[in-house]
Amino acid sequence: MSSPKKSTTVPHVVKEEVIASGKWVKLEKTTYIDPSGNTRTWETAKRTTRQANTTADGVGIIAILKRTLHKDCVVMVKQFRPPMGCYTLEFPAGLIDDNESAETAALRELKEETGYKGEVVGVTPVTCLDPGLSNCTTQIVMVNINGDDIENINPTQQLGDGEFVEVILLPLDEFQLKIDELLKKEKIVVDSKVYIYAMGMSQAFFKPRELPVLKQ
Ligand SMILES: Nc1nc(=O)[nH]c2c1ncn2[C@H]1C[C@H](O)[C@@H](COP(=O)(O)OP(=O)(O)O)O1
Repeated sequence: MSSPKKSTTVPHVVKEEVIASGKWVKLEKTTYIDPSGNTRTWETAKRTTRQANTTADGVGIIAILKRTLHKDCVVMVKQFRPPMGCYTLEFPAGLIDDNESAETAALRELKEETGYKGEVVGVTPVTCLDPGLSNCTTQIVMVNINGDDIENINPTQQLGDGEFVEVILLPLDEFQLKIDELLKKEKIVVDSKVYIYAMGMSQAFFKPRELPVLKQ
């Protein structure tokens, strides 16, 4: 097996030219120097809405609804997504406003899309979403919801014009199974962040006695 060519150059972008621009999205030609020192180009999609004073384009919210005598549930949203041409199953999410922190944006978007009032318990660093296509970034915010709180008994969404969001509660301890059942029943595409979280949860709930070596 041949060893990979040693890189001698720090790759970097040298030029960004706008090819086409709309209200929300633009297409750019990115000229960059690759690790071998060669000049190359890339087609890059960017949001036009990115603010100078925000950390990421948007937030995704992993919101856990905790209620007495109920299983903990993940608060999910189902909506028709025009770029996909179908319904999707996603975490609640939205763009961060100018001068807004990820935490504040998460609680605002959660309230708007689901009606629930939550409390932030964690936040990720800035993460990329589809780096081969776009510079879009998100921060995932972990939120707990006290479902026994009077404000969360009958949550009321605050949806804007053109927003149609269905809230779906899925039990955390059977998250992957419930998603799989939903996908079998309906023509719906699940967000990759959601499914990866579900697989992680399945591993976390994995019972040691299910190890083949321990089965009788
Ligand atoms: N790419 C987009 N095209 C549009 O025509 N409109 C768009 C795009 N991205 C966002 N929006 C609009 C739709 C909403 O009115 C606002 C805010 O969206 P937000 O709720 O923050 O984010 P999502 O839930 O991820 O749509 O922007």
